[in-house]
This record gives sequence, C-alpha cells and structure tokens, in this order.
Amino acid sequence: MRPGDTAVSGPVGRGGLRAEGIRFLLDRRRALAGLVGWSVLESGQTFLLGYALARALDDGFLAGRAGTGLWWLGVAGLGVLAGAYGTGRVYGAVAALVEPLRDRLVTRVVRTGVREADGGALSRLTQQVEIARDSFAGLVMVSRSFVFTCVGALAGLASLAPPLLLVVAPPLAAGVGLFFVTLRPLARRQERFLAADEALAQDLGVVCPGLRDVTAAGAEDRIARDTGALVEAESQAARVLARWGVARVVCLALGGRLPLVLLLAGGPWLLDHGVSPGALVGALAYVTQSLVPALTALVHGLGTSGSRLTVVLRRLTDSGAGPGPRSRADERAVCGPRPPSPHRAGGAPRAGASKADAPKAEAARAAVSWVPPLAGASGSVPSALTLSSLTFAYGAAAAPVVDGLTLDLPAGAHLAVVGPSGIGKSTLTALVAGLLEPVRGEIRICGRPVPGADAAARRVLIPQEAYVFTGTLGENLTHLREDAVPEDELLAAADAVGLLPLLDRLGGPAAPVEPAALSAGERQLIALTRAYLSSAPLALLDEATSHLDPAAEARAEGAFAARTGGTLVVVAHRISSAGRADRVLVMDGPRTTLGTHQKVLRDCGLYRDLVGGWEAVGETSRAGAAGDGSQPALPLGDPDGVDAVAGAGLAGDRRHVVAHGPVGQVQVPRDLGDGGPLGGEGQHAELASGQRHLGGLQEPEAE
Ligand SMILES: Nc1ncnc2c1ncn2[C@@H]1O[C@H](COP(=O)(O)OP(=O)(O)OP(=O)(O)O)[C@@H](O)[C@H]1O
Repeated sequence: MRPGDTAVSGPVGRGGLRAEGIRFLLDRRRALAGLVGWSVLESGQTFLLGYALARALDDGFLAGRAGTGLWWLGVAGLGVLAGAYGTGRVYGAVAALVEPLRDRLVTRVVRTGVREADGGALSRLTQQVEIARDSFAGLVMVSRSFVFTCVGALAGLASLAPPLLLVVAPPLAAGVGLFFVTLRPLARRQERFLAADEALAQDLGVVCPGLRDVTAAGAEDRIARDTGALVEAESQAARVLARWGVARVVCLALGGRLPLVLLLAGGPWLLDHGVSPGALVGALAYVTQSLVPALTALVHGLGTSGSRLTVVLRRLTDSGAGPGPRSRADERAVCGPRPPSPHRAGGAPRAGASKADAPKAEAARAAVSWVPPLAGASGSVPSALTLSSLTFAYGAAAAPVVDGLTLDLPAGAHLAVVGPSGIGKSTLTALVAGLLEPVRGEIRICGRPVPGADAAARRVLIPQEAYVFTGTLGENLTHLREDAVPEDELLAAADAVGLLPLLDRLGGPAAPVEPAALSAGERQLIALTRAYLSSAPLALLDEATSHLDPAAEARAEGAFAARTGGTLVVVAHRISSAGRADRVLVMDGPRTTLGTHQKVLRDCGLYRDLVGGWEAVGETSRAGAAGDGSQPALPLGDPDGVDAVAGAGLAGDRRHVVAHGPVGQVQVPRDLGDGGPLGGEGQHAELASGQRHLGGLQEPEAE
C-alpha cells in the first residue's frame, strides 16, 4: 500500500471528503499526467475534424482541386485513428486513477467488516465500493472528454475564423456556467430523492414479507398510512428533482443548440464578413460532432455520477462505514441516512424474538384495540355485523362470487358459513375483514363501515395458516393487545381455547416458542388464543381449526362463541361446526340460505346434501346417537333446535358428512356407520376422496 493509501478513519464531512479527494489526486500525479497527455492526442482529433473539413472545402473541392480536398479528408481520417489510439490509452490512464481508489475503499470496508464480524455488511459495502469505482471512472471520463473536446474545438474555431469563436463561445460558456451553478442544488435534490427511495425500499423490505401477518393482525390501515407517507415523500422528492432537472435542459439548449442556431441564422452575415464557406461548415461540424455530444455527456454524466459518487463515498467514509442499505438501495447506490421505521416507532422488538422475526412481528402488530359498540340515535346497540346487498366479483367481467347478500348478526351471534369448495366462503370473510372491497353494497361492523378508519380494530381474522413467531409464548399470545395482559386472564384464555396442555408442556407464558418445532394444530391453538385475547369484538375463523381434532375444534369454537360480547363467524371446516352455530349461512353460488340449522336443513337442498340428506335424517340421527356414546350426534331431524347439537363431534359427524346427489357429483353411500355393511377400510378411502368435493366440509380424520 502506498503512503497515501492509508485508510481514513472516523467520520468524514463534505470538506474532509473534498480535501481527501484532492490529496488522492495529488498522490497520483503521474497517472494524471498520462491522462492529460493521451487526452491531448484525443483533442488533436477534435481540432482536425473541423479544420481539415474547412481546408478540404476551401482549398480543395470549392477551388476545383479535388486532390487537395481528398488529402485534407485523409488528414482528418488519420486524426480519427490517432484519436482512437489516444482514447484507448486514456482508459488505461483512468484505470490507473480508479483502481487505487477502489483498493483503498475495499481495504477500508474489509477492515470494518472484519472488525464488526458482519459478513452481510461487508458484502453490501464492497458492492458500494464497486459503485463508487464505476461512478468515479464515469466522472473522470466525461469531465476529461468535455475539457479536451472544448479545447480542440475552440482552438479549431479560432484558427478557422475568430468571428466563429465569438458566435459559439459565449452561449457555450453560458450553458456550462449555468450547469455548474445548478450542479450543487441539483445534486442535493438528487440525494434527497435517493434517500427517500432508500427509506421506501427498506420499509417495503420489512412490510412485504410480512403482508400475510399484517392482514392477519388487522394492521393494514396503519401499514398503509405509514408506507403511504414514505411513498408520498419519495413522490414529492421526485417532483422537486424533476423541476430542477429542467435546468439541465436549459443548459443543453443554451450551450449546445444556441451556437448551432446562431451559426445557421448568422451564416449569411458571417460569409459577408470574411468567413469562408469551408470555415462555416467546419464550425458546424465542431458544434454538432464535438461540442454538443461532449456537453450532453457532461450534463448527464456529472449530474448523475457526481451525486452518486458523493453519496456513496460519504456512506463509505462516514461513521466507520456502517452497513448501509440493503436490497434495492444497494443496487442503486442509494445511500442516505436510514430514517427510523415508522413501524418501529415506540416499539422495540420483543425480548426473545429472533432478529429475523422481529420486523415481521412488528409489522404484524396491529393496533387492535377495543372499540365499544356504538349506540344508535335511538340509543339501541347496533348489530355486530350487517351486510347490505353485498356484491363482489373478482373482475369487471367476472360473475359475482357474492351477489346481493344481506345479513344482520346481533352481538354475541355465532354464524357458520358453509358451501361447496370455491363457492366464496373465504371471499366473504375477506370482504368482512376489509381485505376486499365490495363492488356494491355495504358492510358494517358494530355500526361502522368497512373498510373504514378503524375497521381493523373491530374484527380479528384467523386464517387457516396460523402465524406464530419466534419469541416467548406470552409474546405470541398477547401480540394483538396494546395493554398488558394479566397472567390469570392469559391462562383463562388458554384454558378456554384448549391451549393449556401445550402451555404447560412448553413451560408457561415465559417459555420460548420455536414455530418450526410446533405442529400445525399447535400453531392454530396459539393463533386462536391470541385472537381470543384480542379486543376485537368480531372473530372471523376461516378454517382456522382445520388442523385440530374434532373435540379440540369444538372446544375452541365454543370458547369463541362464549366470549363476552364476542360475535363469531366460522367458515366451517367440518359440518359439525354448522351444528354448533346458532345460524347457518349456506352459500350456493349467487343463492344463499340463512337460518338456524333446523330451518336451513328444511329449506336448503344443498345443506341437506352436505349433512347427509334430508331423507336419511332420522336414520343417521339415530345412528349418530348410537355412535361412541361420548358426544351427541348432529340432530339432523330434531326439530327442537340447535341447542341439542352443541358439542356434536366425531361419531355423529362421520355418519352425516356423506354426500349424495349434486355436490361435486360425489356418489358416496349414505350410511357409513361403524360396523355397518359399508364400514370397511375401502369405504373409508372412498369417503376420503369424496370429502375433497364437499366444499371444505371435511369428514374428521380417519381414525
Ligand atoms: N384472487 C382471486 N382472483 C380471482 N378469483 C378468485 C380469487 N380468489 C378466489 N377466487 C375465486 O373466487 C371463488 C371463491 O373462492 P373462495 O376462496 O372464496 O372459495 P371458498 O368457498 O372459500 O373455497 P374453499 O372452501 O375451497 O376454501 C372461486 O371460484 C375462486 O376461484
């Protein structure tokens, strides 16, 4: 390493950066001299371009001496060859300047990376070093090219005819001057834009992988607000930058186009005042072939590479070369300081949560706070859930999945949604959760519209795939609560939902949880208990108990149904869920049937098919009652109402979830009672294949 290559230590400000840059260049005087030498050869080519063209016309072709004209053109050709050779050597000289810069920066970041033992930071920083090298090389090339092109062209103009210099030089100087005046404010705006872009990229890097969790936690409004603010900030920075970008156009027009216009418009006058036609053509060649391209490269190159280099160098030299931005920001050399993430404001990652999970967990942490049911004008308590002519389709030309659905659920109601697979049950819950917007109609939870400012606080959606993060069990369970949850409340919730055995086994609320070490059913129990503990009055269970055994499912649903002030909507995974609900909504394409289990059983053929057939009611009911004796059967034919079915479980269900008729064209025997004539293994297999057509209403797992 050379003496001047010692790594810089400590933060370096703007002034320090400039001084260090000058020192760096002074240390490389030889490389700079080589660069100048080869650039002179290049500028000789520029000089010859217009001069030889003027001579070829004036002394050759216009004077009737074609040989002389061709000779001068040959000279111009040789100039091009010499210039090309010079350009080739220029690259070598630029490399002699750029590579030491790269080595120096790499040394610095490797030291930092090794010291901090952070491989990721090291990789990002070395990537930024490459960006710095490329930007520096670009900067050297365009500024050098502009200077030597100007020297060659202006010398050529002066030697052809001094009036030409007077026409071209002033507007060129004005354009270049304006460019340098606007360079600093423009670079600052560019930096601001890059910083805003980086902040947005970092925010999206946290939010996007956790979108499912954000949705599950009902944090959409908050995330949309926070990320939206960053989008708006970037948009604002881009607009300001674009306004300043207009200055570049003015520079180019002034320095490049105006000389051309003046030469053409003033052509007759110039010709009358001693400028030869060849000299005028030579001047036009200088402007169009040399000055305009060089000025354009300078304006675009210096504007972009310059500010990029400044930003990257500051990032690399400031504060011991911190790790810098990730993701998209690295690719774009977007460096600026990282603003605090709005999602982290006021909330450090929970103790025990892994680094990887913390952002997800924070993103998912929704402000689900209790919103008391609003009293109407009359003082009456509004319905827990109201759907008015709700209509939704997945596309403008698509058939509606939900069509004119009207529904009113009082607080404390327990609704089961059933229907064939793909009929729209999850779509309905997504609409109620505010994840989809209706095409027509209205949704209200506790009297307030969905979507709406605080809609997410009034419902909690538990999807089939349960979200559990690395942390303590207690952190997982209280994730949706803003306030501290007393341990006895937590234990009571765990007991109600059926989590207590797992809680004991893991070692209590303070025990660490490793999501991958839990079964799918255990994860569902944790998610269910978390939702149970949340303050949201409406719980939406979208096949959220699919991995639980029937008894555990019954217990969890029962807990939600009994939750104080709680209203429950269950997309039924098993038909037994419908039996436990006080209302059943059967979705059958655009047709829907709503009522108590008994009423729907009477009125809806599809529901009868789903539960085993109206005709088989008495028989199956009896068979169910004689099942394992531990749980009452689904009372298909019992007109006394739904109360009797609470807790309907395995034995009854297994007899009833037998479809015949139109559902999925499944032809399954009606009676598969244990010990019956069709109760062998082969029939179980047949039933299992039939289940897949039963619209999410599945038979309990085969024993
Ligand atoms: N994002 C989407 N874009 C377009 N169509 C969709 C989308 N999501 C669902 N659908 C369609 O909407 C219909 C209803 O789907 P949905 O998931 O609501 O049914 P489901 O009753 O919940 O089904 P399952 O019981 O199998 O979960 C289906 O035909 C499905 O293909």
